[in-house]
Amino acid sequence: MKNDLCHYRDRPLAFLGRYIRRHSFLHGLIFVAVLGAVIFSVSTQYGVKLLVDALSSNGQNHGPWTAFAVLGFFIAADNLLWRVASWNASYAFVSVAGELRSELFRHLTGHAESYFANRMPGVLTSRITATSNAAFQIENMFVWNVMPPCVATVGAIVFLGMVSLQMAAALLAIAGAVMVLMFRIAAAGRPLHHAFADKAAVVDGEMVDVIGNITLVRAFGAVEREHLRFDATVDEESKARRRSLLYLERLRLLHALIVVVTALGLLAWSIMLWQNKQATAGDVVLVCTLGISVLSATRDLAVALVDVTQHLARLSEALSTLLSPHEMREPPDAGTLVPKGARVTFEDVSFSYPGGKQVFKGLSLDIEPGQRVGLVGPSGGGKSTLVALLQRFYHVQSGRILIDGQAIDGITEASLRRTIALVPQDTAMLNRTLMENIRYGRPDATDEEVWEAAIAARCRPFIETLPQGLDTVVGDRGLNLSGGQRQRIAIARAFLMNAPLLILDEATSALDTESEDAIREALERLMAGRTVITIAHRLSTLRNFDRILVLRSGAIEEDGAPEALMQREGIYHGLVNRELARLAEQTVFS
Ligand SMILES: Nc1ncnc2c1ncn2[C@@H]1O[C@H](COP(=O)(O)OP(=O)(O)OP(=O)(O)O)[C@@H](O)[C@H]1O
Repeated sequence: MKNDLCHYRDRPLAFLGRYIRRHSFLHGLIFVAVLGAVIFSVSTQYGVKLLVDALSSNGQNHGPWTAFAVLGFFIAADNLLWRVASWNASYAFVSVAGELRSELFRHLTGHAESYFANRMPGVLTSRITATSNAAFQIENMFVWNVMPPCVATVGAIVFLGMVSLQMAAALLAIAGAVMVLMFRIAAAGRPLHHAFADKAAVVDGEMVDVIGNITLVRAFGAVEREHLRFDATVDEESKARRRSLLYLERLRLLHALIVVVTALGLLAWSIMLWQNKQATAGDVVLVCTLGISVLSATRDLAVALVDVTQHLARLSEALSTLLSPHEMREPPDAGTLVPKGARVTFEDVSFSYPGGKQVFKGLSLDIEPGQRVGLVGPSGGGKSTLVALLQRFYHVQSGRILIDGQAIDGITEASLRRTIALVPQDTAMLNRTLMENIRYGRPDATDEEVWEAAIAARCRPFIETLPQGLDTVVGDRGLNLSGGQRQRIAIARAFLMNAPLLILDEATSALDTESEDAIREALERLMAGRTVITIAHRLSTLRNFDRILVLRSGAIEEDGAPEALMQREGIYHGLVNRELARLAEQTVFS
């Protein structure tokens, strides 16, 4: 199920068919009901002809009442069958749109970090919504707007054939020619509809980007600038939408002219037949009503086909972005990682970012179980990359990364994630309750276990001051909490996970002393008995560590215990002295 959606990347109709097949019975029922409804609807007009003929033969016999009964049956069947179709459509079409949306979301979340880094979240989410809406519209348009005129045209031509074969043949030829013409013109407008779909997605993306970064926007006094930029984006979208709509209007105008000329021609023809006694009054009524309904049907059909084309364009455009293959594929025979203390080994690892420069060349490293390792070094040295590779966010080009002797490339995603607990630099939180956020580390944890983890992470003091305690909703990205509180929640989450390997990306922002102390104490407890890799921004936190790795330009320049590195007077020594000097300066000024 995971990756097979990619096959549909360039096949929007097949993609839709995948979901329609899952509800084939309901779709079949809708199809039959619409078919029947349209046939009865066309027959209604034939019933009117019967009634007119019966009435114009002076009503001597039961003719009018027979025609009434027939007409009544047609009207009832027509109306009831439509309801059968639309009732079932409320189940079938809604299910298709919902399932499709869920599976696209599932596929989207399977992409690697790099995929998201290069795309705006708003654009992606609006594409999923657009795809689901397009699928819903295509189904609706096909059943309510494409199929009925097609069936009605065939039915009308059959009935017209009863009045005059030449007239039926002429109508068939005209209706066919109009359809082909309309469709060709409609299809030629596809790039315009594509362009509109693109621009609409950009508008959504811009909005999400600005709202998501509103603090930044305000801080730099850029609100007005963003308004102007947004106006320009909306203007682009409006122009694209107008071009798309006007194209459709030109098509409709052309069609209207054809309908007027043809309907009047047919009517005049049938009146001439009536004058020559070759047609009854009922026949003239039939030609008039059927002729106009067939020609209007071709307009509805042409417009519906244009709409379907437009929706298909939107669908295919969205699928081509959303259904790109996952960058990180789990091997089919992936084994389960069974951690035994969490020894981490890098064996001759070389890595470049996709399309980027090389970060590591032949990096080798062995971290013993239970060892606490601090990664330090200048910005861009490769600390975050090393940690990202260990979490398998990217594939290495050569060499291997192993946890407890098992290469991470050959293990399941789930077992890898269970082995590694992460306390990130920017504590990410979902806009849910504290309880749910902490439980994210282990969904099956009981409320008591969540509380224990919260207490261990020194969260109790502030949770007790919150009106709803652990049931407090944290706000968008946890913004209702302070930075220090968010970090402690992240520590609680890691506690609950109880993974043998811990990755800490130390926060750069300074916290007040009380928060700092609470976090340091919580981390001390969390680190006990685990292998720890920390990206350290403040070297003071590394005093109790077993080992420091100094990374510069992707190479390990220094490797040893903190005291040993201090004595060597190398890079680490320099960094510590610089930090001490900075701290001393701060003390003087404060
Ligand atoms: N997603 C990416 N795509 C391409 N290149 C990247 C990407 N992320 C990092 N790099 C590059 O890889 C190199 C190593 O970056 P990395 O983020 O690992 O360094 P770092 O030591 O963690 O730096 P910092 O302390 O500033 O976080 C840098 O030259 C950086 O520009």
